[in-house]
Amino acid sequence: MKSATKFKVALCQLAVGDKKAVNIQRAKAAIEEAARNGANVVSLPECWNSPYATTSFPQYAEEIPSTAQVNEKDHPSTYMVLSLAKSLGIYLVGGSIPERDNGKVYNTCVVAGPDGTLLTKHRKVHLFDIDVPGKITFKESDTLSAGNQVTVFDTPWCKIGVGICYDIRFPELSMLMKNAGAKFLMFPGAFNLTTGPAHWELLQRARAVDNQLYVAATSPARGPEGGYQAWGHSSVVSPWGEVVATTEHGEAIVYADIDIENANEMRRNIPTTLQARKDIYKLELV
Ligand SMILES: NC(=O)CC(=O)C(=O)O
Repeated sequence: MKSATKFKVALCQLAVGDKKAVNIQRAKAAIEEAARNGANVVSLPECWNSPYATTSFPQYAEEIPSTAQVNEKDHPSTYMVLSLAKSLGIYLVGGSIPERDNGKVYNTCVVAGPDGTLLTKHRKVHLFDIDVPGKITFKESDTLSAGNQVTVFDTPWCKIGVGICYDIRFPELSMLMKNAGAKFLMFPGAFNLTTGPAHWELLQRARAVDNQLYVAATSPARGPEGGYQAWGHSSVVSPWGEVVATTEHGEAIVYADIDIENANEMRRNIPTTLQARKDIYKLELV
């Protein structure tokens, strides 16, 4: 562990196939490599145990019970995330997996602490329902239900907020995470070949600058022909809006040294939070 404001983050850009057990083993190997290379906080991509397809979500879904109830047979993905976080002593932002609960399926990120407890989970709040004619049509709501919570968790260095993919397009959610104290936002995500080149980096830089914090987004690697084609380009953006680490579309682990003092300095130097005109507008949680 580094100083009070400094730590290393690793984003695992994983190839994802149709065999869940293989996906779990591949994720495990990448997390182990990231920890060996000194990462304190490791992230997996959106939908790392299942193909990103509405028909696959119900098929690959697992329940995500509380820490004490998690077992390898019924909850293999969450079991791997919790047990590895513990054996490696890291914070693990477990990308997302399809979660089954009470007859519904959610797109859910499990966050594990270094003691192996499930610190929190984030259910994708904004479902990816879009239609760009001739380019991409996707309707998560065909098989998924939306979450309804803002998710922020504590680490020794700062509070970290979690959103999933399409959540990054809604500035209010990031602002609420910032208002809850976050200085780092992590978005497992899987943009595509239409929206990726246009918006992936732009949205990360926008959320970083307008909230004066670090942003990281972790994508799957580009998949085989025929399935959903992820944009890749997992990256970390500083509070100043600079891309401090990134990659192309193949399998990779992206590392960045984070210093939360950079967010503090940005907030002191350009004090937009203090200057916000709360007398004419305000953001509130309903
Ligand atoms: N896959 C998503 O949730 C979002 C996405 O690809 C986009 O917003 O573009």
